[in-house]
Amino acid sequence: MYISADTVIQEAKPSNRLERILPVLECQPPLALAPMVGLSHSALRLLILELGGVGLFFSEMLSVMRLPIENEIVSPFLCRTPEESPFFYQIFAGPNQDIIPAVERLHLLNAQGIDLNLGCPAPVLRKQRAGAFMPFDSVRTTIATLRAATHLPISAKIRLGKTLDKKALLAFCKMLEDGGVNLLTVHGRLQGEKFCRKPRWDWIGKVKQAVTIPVLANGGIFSVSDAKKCLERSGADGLMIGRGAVCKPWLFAEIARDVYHSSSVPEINIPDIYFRFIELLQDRFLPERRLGRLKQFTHYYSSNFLFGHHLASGVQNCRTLDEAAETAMSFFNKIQE
Ligand SMILES: Cc1cc2nc3c(=O)[nH]c(=O)nc-3n(C[C@H](O)[C@H](O)[C@H](O)COP(=O)(O)O)c2cc1C
Repeated sequence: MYISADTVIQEAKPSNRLERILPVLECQPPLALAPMVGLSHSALRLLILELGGVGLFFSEMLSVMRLPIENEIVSPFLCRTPEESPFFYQIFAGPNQDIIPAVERLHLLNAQGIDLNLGCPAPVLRKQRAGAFMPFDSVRTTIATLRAATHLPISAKIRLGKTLDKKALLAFCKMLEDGGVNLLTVHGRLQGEKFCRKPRWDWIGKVKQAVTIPVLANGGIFSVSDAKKCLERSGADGLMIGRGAVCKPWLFAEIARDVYHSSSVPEINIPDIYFRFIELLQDRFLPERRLGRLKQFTHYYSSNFLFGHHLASGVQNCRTLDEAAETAMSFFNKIQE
């Protein structure tokens, strides 16, 4: 999948055109790690990179108000190594929030793209009228401001809308495309739908047919078979995977091998991968930032075991990272007995 910067050339302000080197991202294989608060951080990205198969990263959502003042050396939201590329930072903004300082910061952070969160229905976004709650006209204005402020590819991540309404959904997507968005990710659920509901991959297909920019399909991909079905039903250009990649950080490698014939899968040892993740947390984060992230990861990773809830609750009750590692070790020893 190529995320072309052609549209950027047409849309950028004339004064900026010549000064900017326009990047053309080659995202191969077209498999992206989803933005997930508390999960899509440097340690998980490095773990996934070691296992292979991933083509594109998205940060967890970042407030445009906080971004300019975050310290990228210690901030768990911003810290990132050069290998974690290509990399889109995801931002969210309310209608009256100034996005320019955040965009300038992302240029300094060597972003390869900027993603606007237009799909998240979390209460914290409702208050700010951001994410899924951003009014149509504010979305249009924000995209225009973003387009004028950056030479980088812009992507948008959406859900299917408040209700199933094909006309409204396609009008929204066309507005994004016409406004200069270069890549669209569609999470195949309605705004109010919980994750337990099956995603509507066929509805992602309706969007794919209506726009000319690349579309990533998102939602409910936990296996190679899910990936194949989703691609078949949506006709999408690629996939964005969230929880499935936390449960199985090697899932990208499996999909890359079986669908895109572009990668091999290393030997998978589930306990070793868990301890490698702990090492990466230690490498990447300040001590006080590690345990919470391990607990969140374990919540999903424990699904690899029949009695994984013992691992999840055991780690949940730990007060230190060492205690959590010991708890995990005794769980792994027990299941091997
Ligand atoms: C813990 C968690 C945090 C999330 N945070 C974000 C976020 O910051 N931005 C966003 O656009 N979506 C966020 N999402 C939604 C995911 O990006 C994705 O759309 C959703 O999980 C469905 O994909 P999946 O079935 O592959 O997990 C989050 C999901 C989870 C489970």
